[in-house]
Amino acid sequence: MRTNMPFIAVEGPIGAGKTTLASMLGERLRLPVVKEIVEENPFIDKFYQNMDDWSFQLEMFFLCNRYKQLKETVNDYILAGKPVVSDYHIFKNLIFSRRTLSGAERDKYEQIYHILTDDLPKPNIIIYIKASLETLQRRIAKRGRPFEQDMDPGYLAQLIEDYEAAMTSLADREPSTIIMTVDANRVDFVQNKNQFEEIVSQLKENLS
Ligand SMILES: Nc1ncnc2c1ncn2[C@@H]1O[C@H](COP(=O)(O)OP(=O)(O)O)[C@@H](O)[C@H]1O
Ligand SMILES: Nc1nc2c(ncn2[C@H]2C[C@H](O)[C@@H](COP(=O)(O)O)O2)c(=O)[nH]1
Repeated sequence: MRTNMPFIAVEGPIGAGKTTLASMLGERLRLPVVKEIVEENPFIDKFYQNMDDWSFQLEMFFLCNRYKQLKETVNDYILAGKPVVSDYHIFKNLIFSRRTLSGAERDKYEQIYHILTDDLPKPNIIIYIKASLETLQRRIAKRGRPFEQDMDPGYLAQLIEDYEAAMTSLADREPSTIIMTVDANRVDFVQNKNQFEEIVSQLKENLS
C-alpha cells in the first residue's frame, strides 16, 4: 500500500543516534514520535550472551512487536492523515536477521516477515544516520545499557556494512522513497544547532 502522508523513519546501526534525532525532530516539528521499546525485550540479554541459541526468539520478538506497532502507527496516524516520525523502519528486521539467522530458520523468518508486512504502508522518508565503528562504540558506552557493553566489534562493524548495502538496495528497489543521509562523523545534530537546523530544512523541503 502506498501513501503520500509523511511517514518518516530514522534509521542506522546500533547507537547511531536514531532515538535522539527522532525525538529532536518530533519536538522541533511538533510531530508525534513512535519509539521502539528495547529494555522490556526478554531475550536481548540472553541474545548478546549467546547469539546461536537466542537469535530466532529475539528476531521473532522484534518482528511481532514491530508489526503490532506498525499497524497502530498506520491506523492512528497515516490513515488518519497525520504525519509521524519513527525511530526505526520495519525493514531493519531483515538487516539483522540476515546476519543472525541461517538456513531453514532464516527462510521461515523471511516468509513470516513478508506475510505480516507486505501489505502495510512503510515510511516514505528515511533519515539514514551513518557512523564509524568508533563513533558507535563511544555512543553505546555513553548510553550504558548493560547487555550491550561487551558487544563484539566484528558484529557491529558487519552491521555498518549491512546497513550501507541495505540502503543502496532500498534506493534501487523503491526509487520513490526519499533517503536523507546524515554522516554522524561530520554532523553533530546534538551539539551543533546549525547542523540540526540543516537537517530540519532538508526534511521540510522533502515534506513540501
Ligand atoms: N550527536 C551526538 N553526539 C553525542 N552523543 C550522541 C549524539 N547522538 C546520540 N548521542 C548519544 O548516543 C547514545 C545513543 O543514541 P541513541 O539515540 O539511543 O541511538 P540509537 O537509537 O541509534 O541506538 C545516547 O546516549 C545519546 O545520548
Ligand atoms: N538481533 C537484533 N537486534 C536488534 C534488532 N533491533 C534492535 N536490535 C538491538 C540492537 C540494540 O542492542 C538494541 C536496540 O537497538 P537500537 O538500534 O535502537 O539501539 O536492540 C533486531 O531486529 N535484531
